[in-house]
Amino acid sequence: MLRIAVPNKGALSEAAAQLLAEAGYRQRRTSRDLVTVDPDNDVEFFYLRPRDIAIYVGEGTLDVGITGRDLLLDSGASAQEVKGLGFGASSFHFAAPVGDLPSDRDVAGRRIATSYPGIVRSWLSERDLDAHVVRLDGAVESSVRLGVADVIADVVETGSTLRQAGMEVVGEPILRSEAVVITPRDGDRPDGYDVFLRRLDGVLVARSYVMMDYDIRAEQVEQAVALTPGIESPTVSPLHREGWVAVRSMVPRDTAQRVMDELWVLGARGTLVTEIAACRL
Ligand SMILES: Nc1ncnc2c1ncn2[C@@H]1O[C@H](COP(=O)(O)OP(=O)(O)OP(=O)(O)O)[C@@H](O)[C@H]1O
Ligand SMILES: O=P(O)(O)OC[C@H]1O[C@H](OP(=O)(O)OP(=O)(O)O)[C@H](O)[C@@H]1O
Ligand SMILES: [Mg+2]
Repeated sequence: MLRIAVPNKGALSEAAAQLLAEAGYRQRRTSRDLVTVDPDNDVEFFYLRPRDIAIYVGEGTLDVGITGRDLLLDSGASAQEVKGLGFGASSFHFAAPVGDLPSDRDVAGRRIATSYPGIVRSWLSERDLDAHVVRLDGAVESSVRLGVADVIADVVETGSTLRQAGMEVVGEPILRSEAVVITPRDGDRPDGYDVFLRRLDGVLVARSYVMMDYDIRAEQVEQAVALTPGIESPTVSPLHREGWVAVRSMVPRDTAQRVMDELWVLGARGTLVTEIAACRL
């Protein structure tokens, strides 16, 4: 049975459960359930703190996990990222009270508060810099005002927490993160692993593409399919109306409106866009 670690709370848990449900897996009934067995798919889900997931997977106790890239790197666990999942996006930054710190290298010699000491220490040692790292569990933005640190290194999503604290990011992002699938660094692929990844891929593709259908004069079809090349190749079928064809193709969701505008100019009519519920490519 494939053993999979899933975030039990926090920023990643809801989206992870949603992804797994869309991939056809049974999910826990209440947020207090620790384990869910899905016998139909021969999979067992363990609901764990996202910060701990890389540890379990790195030890090989669990076969696969969903966690944040930043949490994986911070843990130093012997686990590897195999796939980005496109949710839980954030960046990790140094920040200081507005106007306090000209550049990120000026963190040298200061007290840096963070919940991610592993990432901060690696950043410092890669640059041969030294600083005092103060590990805090959360609400890191308050640490400077309260006098335990001069600078922070923290997750920034919208930036509103920093603004509220009168702080600004300093330098380039230390790291860009999102939710990722992780596996042990060494070891064989367990039974069911390939199917699991294929199912997740199916959901991610279904989310990022739409299905587009339109009718166009046969003379224009080459120009039209250049706009909608699909993933393999578009389907072109004859229409009852003489000289016209119907085209069906997958189109990246975020380009769909622009593609429809361009197809209209080419003379396409009856363009319909529909959701893809699931797919295997
Ligand atoms: N606004 C956000 N705040 C915190 N983490 C976020 C945010 N957006 C995305 N993430 C990502 O979520 C993961 C952290 O999840 P985690 O559950 O540990 O934090 P949390 O949501 O702050 O929960 P808690 O503070 O209750 O521990 C990291 O990978 C982080 O990059
Ligand atoms: O850029 P923003 O959209 O404001 O989001 C980033 C903030 O959200 C998280 O805190 P969280 O709410 O998890 O509280 P915590 O610090 O207690 O973990 C994170 O640690 C930042 O403080
Ligand atoms: Mg938090």
